[in-house]
Amino acid sequence: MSAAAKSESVIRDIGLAPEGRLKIEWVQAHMPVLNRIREKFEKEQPFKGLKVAISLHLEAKTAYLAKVVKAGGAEVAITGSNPLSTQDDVCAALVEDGITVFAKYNPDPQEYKELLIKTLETKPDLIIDDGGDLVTILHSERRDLLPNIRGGAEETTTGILRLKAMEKEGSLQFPMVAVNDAFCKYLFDNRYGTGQSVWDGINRTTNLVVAGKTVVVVGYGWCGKGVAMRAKGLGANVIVTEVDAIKAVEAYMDGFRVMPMMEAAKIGDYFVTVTGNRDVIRGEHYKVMKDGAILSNAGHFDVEVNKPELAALSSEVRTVRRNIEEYRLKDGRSIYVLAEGRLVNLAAGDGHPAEIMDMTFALQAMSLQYVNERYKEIGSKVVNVPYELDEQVARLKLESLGIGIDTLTDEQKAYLDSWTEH
Ligand SMILES: NC(=O)c1ccc[n+]([C@@H]2O[C@H](COP(=O)([O-])OP(=O)(O)OC[C@H]3O[C@@H](n4cnc5c(N)ncnc54)[C@H](O)[C@@H]3O)[C@@H](O)[C@H]2O)c1
Ligand SMILES: N[C@@H](CCSC[C@H]1O[C@@H](n2cnc3c(=O)[nH]cnc32)[C@H](O)[C@@H]1O)C(=O)O
Repeated sequence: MSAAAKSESVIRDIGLAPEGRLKIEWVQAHMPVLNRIREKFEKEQPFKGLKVAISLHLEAKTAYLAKVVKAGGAEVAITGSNPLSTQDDVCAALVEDGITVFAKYNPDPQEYKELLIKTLETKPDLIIDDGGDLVTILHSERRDLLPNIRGGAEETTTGILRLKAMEKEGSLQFPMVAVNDAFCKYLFDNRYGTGQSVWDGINRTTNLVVAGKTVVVVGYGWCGKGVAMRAKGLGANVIVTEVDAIKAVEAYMDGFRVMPMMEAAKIGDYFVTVTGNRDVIRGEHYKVMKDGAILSNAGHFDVEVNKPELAALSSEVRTVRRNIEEYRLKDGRSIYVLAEGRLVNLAAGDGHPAEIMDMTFALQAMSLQYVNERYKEIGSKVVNVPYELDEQVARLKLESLGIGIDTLTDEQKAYLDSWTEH
C-alpha cells in the first residue's frame, strides 16, 4: 500500500478491503479487453509521471479501470459520480492498491462536493469525468486548477451535451473526448447495459413481479430502447412516452404503445425515466396515477422525477424497504420512489454488467492516452473517439469471444467503391 494513498484518502473503512478486493477480482476476470489494454499499458507506460483524476460510479469495474490507468504509470486519485453508487469496500481495496480515494457511500451534498474538490486538488494532468462534475468545478470555483489540465474524457450522454454547450459559448478550457458517442459505448452500454441493469436494480429492490404489469418507459433514446426491450422480455405491457416524433415512430414500429405522459400516468404500474431531462414526471401526473405506482430513474440527476411536487401532495414520506420510499398522498393513495430518484441501476444495484463496462472502459483508457498524446493539436474542443480505436475495441471483444468475421476481397472493395460496376 502506498503511504500517500493511505494518509490522504477519505473513505469509510479500510477494514472493508478484503471484500472489495474479491469484487474487483471477479469483474477483472470478465473484462478481457481491458485486460489486454492493461498489459499494453504495463509495457508502454503512457501515463508515466502524470496525475489522473477520475470521477465515475465507484464500484468494482470502475476500480479496475483506475488500476489499469495506474498500471500505465499514472498517479491516480478517484471519487464517485453519484452519492449512492459508491461502494465502501471497493474504495478500501483501491486504497490498499495505492490509489488515492476520496469517496464514501451516501455523503451529504456538501461532503460529496468536497470530495470532488479534494480529488481535483491533487492537481491532475488528465481527468475522466461522468456527467461533468469535475469539469464544472474546474470551470467555476476552482479555475486556479485549470492550467495544469491537459484534457480528459467524458463518460455519458448528458455530460457531453453540457461540454458541447460550453464549447459553443467558448468557455471550455481543454479538450475532452466524447466517449459516450463511440459505437462501442452507446450501442452496448446505454442499450444493453442499461436494459439489463435497470431491471436488475428494480427487481432486487422491489421483489415484485413484472410480467403482466404495465411499464412506462419515458424517453426512447439508447437507454430507453434497452429498458423497453428488457421489460417486454419480462412479460410487461410496455408504453413509451417521447417528445421526439421520430423516436416515437421508432418505438411504435418496435411494437410499443406510444402516448403522452398524461395518459400513460393513469395506467402505469412501473415508470422508468431515461431522458436526461427534468420534471418528466411531475405534479399533474401524480394526481392521476394508480395507487401503488412505482417510479424510478435511470437517466441523469434526481430531477427527472419531480420529488418536491410529489412531497407537496403527500401527508407522509417513509422508507418501507431499502431503497424504497413510500409517498403517502393526502387522498390515501401511495406512490413509491426507488433509490431517491437517483440512477436505479447504480444506486439500487451494481451497475452495468462487467462484460459491457469492459468495452466502455477500454474506450476510456484508450481515449485518455489519445488526448494525452494530442491535447496540444486538439485544443479546447469536444472530439469523438477516433473510429480506429472504436473498431479496435470491437475486434478485441470479438477475439475474446472467439468469434471471427469475414474480410472484404479486393474485388468486393472495388465493387463497393464503384458506381459503374453491376
Ligand atoms: N443509468 C445508466 O447507467 C445510464 C447509462 C447511459 C446513459 N445514461 C443517462 O441516461 C440519459 C439518457 O441517455 P441516452 O443515451 O438514452 O440519451 P438519448 O439522447 O439517446 O435519449 C434521451 C431521449 O429522451 C427523450 N426525452 C427528452 N425529454 C423527454 C420528455 N420530457 N419526455 C419523454 N422523452 C423525453 C429524448 O427525445 C430522447 O429520445 C442521459 O442522461 C444519460 O447520461 C444513464
Ligand atoms: N453523475 C450522473 C451521471 C449519469 S451516469 C450514467 C453513466 O453511468 C455509467 N455506468 C453504468 N453502469 C456503470 C457501472 O457499473 N460502473 C461505472 N459506470 C457505470 C454509464 O456508462 C453511463 O454513461 C448521475 O449519477 O446522476
